[in-house]
Amino acid sequence: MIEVSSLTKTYMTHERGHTLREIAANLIRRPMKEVTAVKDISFTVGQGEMVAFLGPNGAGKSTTLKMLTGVLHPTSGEVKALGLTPWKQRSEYVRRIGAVFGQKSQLLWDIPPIDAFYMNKAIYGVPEQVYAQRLDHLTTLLEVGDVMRKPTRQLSLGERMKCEFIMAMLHGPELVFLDEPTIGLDVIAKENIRHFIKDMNRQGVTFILTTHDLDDVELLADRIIVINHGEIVFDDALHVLRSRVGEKKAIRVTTEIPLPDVSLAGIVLLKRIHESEAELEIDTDLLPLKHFISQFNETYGIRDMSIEPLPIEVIMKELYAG
Ligand SMILES: Nc1ncnc2c1ncn2[C@@H]1O[C@H](COP(=O)(O)OP(=O)(O)OP(=O)(O)O)[C@@H](O)[C@H]1O
Repeated sequence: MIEVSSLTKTYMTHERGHTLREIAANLIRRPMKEVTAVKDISFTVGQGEMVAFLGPNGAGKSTTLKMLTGVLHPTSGEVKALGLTPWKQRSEYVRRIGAVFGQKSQLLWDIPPIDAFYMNKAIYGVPEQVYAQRLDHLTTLLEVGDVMRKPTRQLSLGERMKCEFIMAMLHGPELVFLDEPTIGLDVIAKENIRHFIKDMNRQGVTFILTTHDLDDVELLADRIIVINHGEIVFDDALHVLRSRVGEKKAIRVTTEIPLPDVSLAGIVLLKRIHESEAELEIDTDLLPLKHFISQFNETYGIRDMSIEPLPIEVIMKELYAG
């Protein structure tokens, strides 16, 4: 469905001086600087996949997505998506893709979403009967019967996001790009949206998801691609990433006497909750659990303890730190 080969994007920016002398010199001549946002990345995405495209701020995610959606021309490299080159065959391509940006609206502020949907129907040339069927299906799934008849500006964020999804899906896209689709939503609205995305994915729609919300990743994505400093540093399933960090566990422990700053091989303090309670990362290859428990119990007296797999946040932090 998507084939990306050796994709690179370099931006030219003006270098800004910091000292008075440099700022004065910049008035006459502004030297240019090259920023390589995406460096020679390659990957493929199959039909029906749900891929999370992750990375820290400034990693190159938006730049890649802009090239995949055809908004931006690459400096070099190739993209074939749905058999087309996005930035060359843009009008044919946009008919077959959809996009939802959590921070940008495709609806029109002063008119009800239902009118904006109708406008999209006309733009995309969706036949009346197909439109009616799709609208009925989507509005039932997302439960927006009355909501879509109110002006968009009167909708809550959760209601508006549901309508954004309908807007993006009405023309029946095969490939959908999601950028922070659950940002700012409450837990129930997040659950509704995630449920909807899963449902559409089961019906064969391919999704590329960019998000900083790692719950979205855990609950939605089959595969994650991590980009850092413009390069792909991981491309596989989340459980593979988990297994790569070895036999690490997150342990929350409450002790009978205050815990000092623990410095034992195989233990990292993740979070101190109060003087007798902390979250620790234990590398059980270095410190087997039974040794940790007996040592801790003897020294501090364990009052309560829970053992969990390492949270995805910690794994991602380690990956981002290289
Ligand atoms: N139009 C531009 N001109 C110059 N540099 C740019 C431009 N757009 C992005 N960059 C730079 O390219 C790099 C990658 O930016 P990009 O927006 O792709 O990152 P990102 O992974 O989407 O980050 P975030 O999570 O913060 O949105 C950054 O160093 C950024 O400053």
